[in-house]
Amino acid sequence: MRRKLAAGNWKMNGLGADLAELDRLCAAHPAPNCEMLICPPATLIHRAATLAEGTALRIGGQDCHAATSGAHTGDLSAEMLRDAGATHVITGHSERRADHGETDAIVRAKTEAAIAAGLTAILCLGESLAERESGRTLDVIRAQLSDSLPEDFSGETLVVAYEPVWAIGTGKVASLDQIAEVHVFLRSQLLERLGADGDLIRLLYGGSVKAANAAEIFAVPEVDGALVGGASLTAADFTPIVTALDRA
Ligand SMILES: O=C(CO)COP(=O)(O)O
Repeated sequence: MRRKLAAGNWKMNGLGADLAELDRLCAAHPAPNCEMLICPPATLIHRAATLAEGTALRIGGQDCHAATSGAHTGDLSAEMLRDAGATHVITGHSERRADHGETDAIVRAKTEAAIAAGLTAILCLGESLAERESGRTLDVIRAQLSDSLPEDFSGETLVVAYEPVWAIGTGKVASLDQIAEVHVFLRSQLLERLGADGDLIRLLYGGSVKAANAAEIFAVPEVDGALVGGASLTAADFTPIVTALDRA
């Protein structure tokens, strides 16, 4: 049975004062059925993890370097994130692919490093608008998945997040049919690769998820939760999403 996951990606948002949102989130969900995760900026990971101790909230990073240590100014290793209190890390987010030229090979190396450090990797993939409009969505997803999946992974160490680039931060949500098509396809690819264990990998949808559309998205086949950007920044916005997932 896959445990549902409500994950928030704060991106480059959040100062110390915003940790109060996490207190509110923990108070609103003392014992959720789903797993609840916030990935704040790296500067807040340690404080967020300390605050979340003894609660149902888990804290994750938004990126990690593929190497364990070394001359990589400004970068953070997966082990450092874990040392700061993170349990998860996002890899291959489309903003990192676009802003930092991350290729599938780089994403794969980062995902492997995350798992080796004992973190659960949330591997992101998704097509651009041009790719969708030219009918190449499933080809793009197939290639991203096969080229960025690590060598060794399980339902404990890997989550896959489908985030169509054109639906991120745009207010444009993929239709329920579009979400279903890609999630069912991802599941079939994972079953092909892992056999029955492919059923243990959780699949998240990300892209303009909010309180108003969460319940219908969570009812889509093979959707095990969401990776939420803007609507994860405040407890007021994220709480109804966690509640919707708990009820799904
Ligand atoms: O990129 C996302 C989560 O990683 C989605 O962002 P929004 O929910 O703001 O569209």
